[in-house]
Amino acid sequence: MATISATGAALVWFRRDLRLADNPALHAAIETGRPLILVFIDQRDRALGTAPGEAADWWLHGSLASLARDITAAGGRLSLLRGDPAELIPGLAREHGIAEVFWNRSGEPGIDVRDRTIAATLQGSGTKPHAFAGTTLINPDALLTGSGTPYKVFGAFWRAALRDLAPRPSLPVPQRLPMAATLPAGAALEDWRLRPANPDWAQGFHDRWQPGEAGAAQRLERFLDDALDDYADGRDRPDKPGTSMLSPHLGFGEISPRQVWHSVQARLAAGTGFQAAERFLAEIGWREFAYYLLHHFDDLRTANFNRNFDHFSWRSDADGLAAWQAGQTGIPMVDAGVRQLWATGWMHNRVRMVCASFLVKHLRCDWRDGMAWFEHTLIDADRAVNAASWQWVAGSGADAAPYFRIFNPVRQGERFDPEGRYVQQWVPELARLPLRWIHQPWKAPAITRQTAGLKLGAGYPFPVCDLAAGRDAALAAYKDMKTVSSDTPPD
Ligand SMILES: Cc1cc2nc3c(=O)[nH]c(=O)nc-3n(C[C@H](O)[C@H](O)[C@H](O)COP(=O)(O)OP(=O)(O)OC[C@H]3O[C@@H](n4cnc5c(N)ncnc54)[C@H](O)[C@@H]3O)c2cc1C
Repeated sequence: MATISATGAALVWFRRDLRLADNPALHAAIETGRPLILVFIDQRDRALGTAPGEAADWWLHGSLASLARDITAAGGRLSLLRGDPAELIPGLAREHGIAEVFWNRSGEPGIDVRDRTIAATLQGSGTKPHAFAGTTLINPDALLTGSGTPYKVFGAFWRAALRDLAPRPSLPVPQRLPMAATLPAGAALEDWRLRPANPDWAQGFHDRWQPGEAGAAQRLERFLDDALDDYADGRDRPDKPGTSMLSPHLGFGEISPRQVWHSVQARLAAGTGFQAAERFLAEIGWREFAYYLLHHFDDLRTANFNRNFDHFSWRSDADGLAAWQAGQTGIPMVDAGVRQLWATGWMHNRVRMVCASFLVKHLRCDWRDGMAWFEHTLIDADRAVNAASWQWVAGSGADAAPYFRIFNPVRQGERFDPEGRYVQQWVPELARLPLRWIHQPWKAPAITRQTAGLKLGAGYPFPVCDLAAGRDAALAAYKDMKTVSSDTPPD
């Protein structure tokens, strides 16, 4: 391990920025010329919501293992600590004579407030804190409408953002990490038991994912080579590998949105289809918009963005929610999506919309229940994007899909899984049904079901709700909400 002898170490606090390349905090710490202390703190704070779900924990293990390897290869060492950063960071500063502390901001209001308190404590005891932007491309406080208020509509937000968006070049990977002579002891990653054992329900994750910076870079290159040109259409086909699958890598900060931005620009300069690239960058824009919304409306995760929805009559349907969570609703596209989630920790965006819409509209379960379940099961669970997306589908969000536009999961299946391959893969009970019935097996003639070896109610469930009746009930509830909310005087 390389060490240098200057007094006063620089501490780099890794968080959801588990990368060496384009890491502003790490870069600035190295620039000081001070010996380094590199730590990751597992905080598990349920009040702040920083305890990841079990699928995200699986990813965290791989991501930390990869980062630790890369750090070791550059002559350094990553110390793994567990506890409250508000106590640990000032404690480390005292014990190790730390002169400066560096981190990248999370982009989450609650965490940023906590971090400002830590910064004040450090400053009070003579240690300099430095926080950098690294999670998003856009500074949310610098992008406001002409009247100085936050944007609430994505199109206007993204157009305004693109006018001035000129991300600096990505920062290089440091070649050497000169470490302080004494480092915090830290835990062994295996002792944290972040991966499941007995049973290892994450077996399906191993073949599909490579957490870490190298895996992120490979995923991006593969997408740019194989799928970007066709992204505008391919992105809607869950039966094909048409999207980047970068979400967990971006979520854990193994790649920065700036690196993605510059890689796409390089392809554009080399003549790759402009429309496809523009479409793809707009999805990165939706991620930015989610962080922007959470920054300006810090109750986005708990309260309806559109307060009229405070009067909506959500149903308490424990059985419906349980069937949805188990992939046993009897609606093939919904069940395929949830089972893909169980098996791989990820679900295709089109299917996320179909599944979420079914839960909040046909079953009329509260979007917060769906959001919580996704947070528990997704490897890419992202507190800003998940909340903004659920509110978008529910109709209660900023620039949301209108509530009265209710996805019909059968039509969605026929349109976006036209050969039935996605359903066949994840709902094997239906694999032998003719294509005509695969998205609505309950309508297949009894003889057809029998020939396909399908016994509804035994092998695969009857639908938990009648789609037409569920739709009508949702529209009626929406109408009631509008009546009530226009009757209710503002607070
Ligand atoms: C109900 C619901 C919940 C969701 N929860 C999450 C979540 O917890 N974490 C998460 O990362 N994404 C979430 N999404 C957004 C989206 O489904 C995923 O980002 C996308 O499926 C990831 O696949 P990809 O990387 O192949 O996407 P690509 O199509 O390749 O897009 C590239 C990147 O853009 C961003 N992105 C893409 N679509 C969206 C979107 N609609 N909103 C915001 N950012 C987007 C992601 O960072 C993604 O990795 C949710 C969507 C819905 C409808």
